[in-house]
Amino acid sequence: GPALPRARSAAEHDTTVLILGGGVSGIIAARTLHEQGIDRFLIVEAHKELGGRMRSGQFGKEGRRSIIEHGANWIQGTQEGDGPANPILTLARKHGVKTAESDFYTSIATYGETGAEDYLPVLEKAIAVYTNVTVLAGKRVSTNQVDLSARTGYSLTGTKPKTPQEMVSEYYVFDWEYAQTPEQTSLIASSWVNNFTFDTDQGGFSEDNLLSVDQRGFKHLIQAEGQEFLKPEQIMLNATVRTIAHSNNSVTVTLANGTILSADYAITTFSLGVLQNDDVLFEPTLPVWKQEAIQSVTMATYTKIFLQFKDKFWFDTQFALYADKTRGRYPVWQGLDLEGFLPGSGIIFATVTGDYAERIEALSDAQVQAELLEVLGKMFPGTKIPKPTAFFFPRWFSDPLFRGSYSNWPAGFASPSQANLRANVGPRLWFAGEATSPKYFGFLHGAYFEGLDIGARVAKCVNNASTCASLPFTESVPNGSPYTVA
Ligand SMILES: Cc1cc2nc3c(=O)[nH]c(=O)nc-3n(C[C@H](O)[C@H](O)[C@H](O)COP(=O)(O)OP(=O)(O)OC[C@H]3O[C@@H](n4cnc5c(N)ncnc54)[C@H](O)[C@@H]3O)c2cc1C
Repeated sequence: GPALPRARSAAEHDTTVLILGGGVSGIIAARTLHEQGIDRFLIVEAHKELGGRMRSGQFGKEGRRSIIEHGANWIQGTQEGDGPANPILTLARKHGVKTAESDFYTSIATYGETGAEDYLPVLEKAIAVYTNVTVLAGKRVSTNQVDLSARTGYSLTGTKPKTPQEMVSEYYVFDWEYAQTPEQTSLIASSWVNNFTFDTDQGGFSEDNLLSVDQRGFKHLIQAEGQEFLKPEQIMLNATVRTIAHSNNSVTVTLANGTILSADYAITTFSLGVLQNDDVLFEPTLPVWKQEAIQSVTMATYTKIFLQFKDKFWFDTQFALYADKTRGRYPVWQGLDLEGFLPGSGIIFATVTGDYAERIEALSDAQVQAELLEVLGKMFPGTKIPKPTAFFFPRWFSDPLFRGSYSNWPAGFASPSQANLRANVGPRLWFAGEATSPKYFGFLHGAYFEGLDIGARVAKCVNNASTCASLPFTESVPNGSPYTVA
């Protein structure tokens, strides 16, 4: 690389690129540097292993344990014919990850507060209505109209869910994906990310979803990919970053244990939640345009709550809905004790999102377990619900390495804000991760493409200063038209 002044005698480690965070984005950024002939990089990761939000763990009573996914679980959008493939699918195939087809809309049972009841027609209507909402969003993009909330979009297409059955059906199609309510979500951004992933007419991969049931964990695909090129000296685990100082010439990172690392460039891949909560401090503080972009997006929470029982007493479908009077109260259930999934495991899990997910993180495990057993009692009124043999849920929202599960745009989405979230700050400090992805934020493939693109940009800077270019940013994001009073 270009010769740079090195005033970094205090640094214990000196490298060309510091990759901060060892999730999908960090590992793919590292691979991109490696492919460009740059092997002087160091991945700095707080956890004991690589993978980030691809995190799995043992679950179940002794002698009857399975690996379950605390975080990402699906390849969302796969491939249609020889159209574009989701790169996560490509990695899963390459590393032989075991998956099962997830039939969101065809393998589903429906329940209410008094047991099984058939409201599949209501669900079908919710699916059709959501398509109308995304079409409305697409029109607004092509005519350059202001963003609205997805709730406004629903209302304008003539839908106002009122009954528990209508609410849970809408929840399943909407909140279960974005991890927040339509009120909390941008109409344009949510439709955008949906279309680019699932709609082949918009360049999306496919409508299909594959669920990892691999007993090495879904993370195997990214860990195995890393193993193909990473050398031990390029990885620093159990290393928590506290401060990132940067100048026109270099970056200096200080770890929680006092270790100082220095480099020509840094790529931070920490979650939006980490950046929002000052878990990592920047010196000098980030410019106002960057702070505004970071604080303009929401870190949403998606929480899976796992139960294991001695005997299976529930549905034989992959999914079940539970319609409660309170919208978002333990609405979606998944059975894993199924052929092709984890047969014989005795595992079932519920998902909650958004504010409800934050709410349960503040409760004790015993309280949450009691609530779930009460709901199961309502879903299966003829069954005496036994005590589970195991119970667990991850607390993503309170975890200082994540502070939620993935990003979601509130109403008022503006492309310059998105560009600002992604832009480098000064010549040395770069940003990647699911949240910075313009087309696929929230998804594994978003994290992947950001690692690829930002890695390639930094590689240019390292290899040939004349091809090194900053990403565009807007100092002050303006309103579309001037505000007028009276
Ligand atoms: C519950 C849940 C379900 C999901 N389901 C899906 C799904 O089914 N399909 C899908 O496509 N996507 C899903 N996602 C989203 C997907 O997991 C993410 O988009 C993706 O993993 C993000 O990768 P990343 O590299 O951007 O960030 P991360 O994976 O968060 O990587 C960043 C790394 O930085 C580390 N770190 C944080 N702070 C510090 C610090 N101070 N010092 C050092 N290291 C630090 C973290 O430990 C982490 O390893 C889900 C996410 C969650 C949480």
